[in-house]
Amino acid sequence: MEGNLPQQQCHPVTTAIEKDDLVIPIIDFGPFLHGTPADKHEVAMSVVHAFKTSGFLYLSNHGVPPSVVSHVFGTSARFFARPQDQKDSLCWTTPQANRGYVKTGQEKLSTVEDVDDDVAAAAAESRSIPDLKETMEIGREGVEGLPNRWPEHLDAAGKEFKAVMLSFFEMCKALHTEVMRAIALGMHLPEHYFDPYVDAGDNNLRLLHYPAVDKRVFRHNPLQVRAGEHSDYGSITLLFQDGRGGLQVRSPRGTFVDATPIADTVVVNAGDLLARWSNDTIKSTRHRVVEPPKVVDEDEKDADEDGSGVYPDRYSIAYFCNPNNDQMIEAIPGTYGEDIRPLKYPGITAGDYLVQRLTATY
Ligand SMILES: O=C(O)CCC(=O)C(=O)O
Ligand SMILES: [Fe+2]
Repeated sequence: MEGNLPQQQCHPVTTAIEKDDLVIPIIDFGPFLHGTPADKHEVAMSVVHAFKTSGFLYLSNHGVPPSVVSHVFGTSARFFARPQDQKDSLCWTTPQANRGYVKTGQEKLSTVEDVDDDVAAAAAESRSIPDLKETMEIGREGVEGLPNRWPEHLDAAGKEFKAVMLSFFEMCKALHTEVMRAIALGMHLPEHYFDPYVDAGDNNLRLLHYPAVDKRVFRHNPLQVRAGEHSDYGSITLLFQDGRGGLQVRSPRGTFVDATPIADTVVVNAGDLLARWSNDTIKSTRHRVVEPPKVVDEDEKDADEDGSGVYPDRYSIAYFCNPNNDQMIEAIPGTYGEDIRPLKYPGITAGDYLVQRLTATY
């Protein structure tokens, strides 16, 4: 009897989100990091399946300890609590550097590329409304001429900030490498195929703070969001969210579906450069951050009904991973060919691609 069942192809995964044809799994990454070759293979197949279908997944047992993540969140919150003039003194300057503090309204996330007319129209309209967020961008340390904008000269907490973020940057870099190994195996390539493409760590750690906001702001302006609809640019993004909620992912039906926070997981999504690299076999899915979903909590309900109340601050941490700046990105072997699909894009260096995209955004 059992012998007639199709063989299990994928590592057993739990479905975290399933709505409007959008399915986002939770994948236990432990067996990839510590398991047998067969375990690794199963996880790798699940990872690639998720990237090819929704473009999003949650990873559990990803190797970044929860205590570290919570310390980074605390350090981030203390940074954003600094006086505005201190933060302004560390401001972001150019797309080439992409380092420093970005105050509310500076980044225009909603872009109008590659989407149908309705989406483009909505994006264009919402472009005039600034995102309700501030960010701190941290790039690879030690790149000549592109210093990070550390607050280390300000005080002891500024020095601590630098140490905490540098160490977290390296942990996330290691996780990026492992996820790329899973992608390699899942695409029938040697496990270390992407290592030379990502070993420089030309990544970007973005701390995000969405300030507390009066609920009426959203009620009075239906187009107001915390972060406008967009896709990410690079290979993959590792997204750590607090428990507030508000992240939404665009479904194949065009609706936005809540990507509910799940404790101790990291949300991983594919970016535009990985989609291009995979000859569009992997999806870079659009997403946004809106007001937190309605809670059924009685106190909240009362506050809602008389029109008062605020949504509390939300913090998140996005680690945008990229191939090495100088790497030529050409379609991954096995993603094109006469009998499969035509090659869609010419080669481009990762650095040129990202600067082009960032230039259009700021
Ligand atoms: O804050 C979040 O949850 C998402 C942020 C995001 O998508 C981005 O900064 O690209
Ligand atoms: Fe994003």
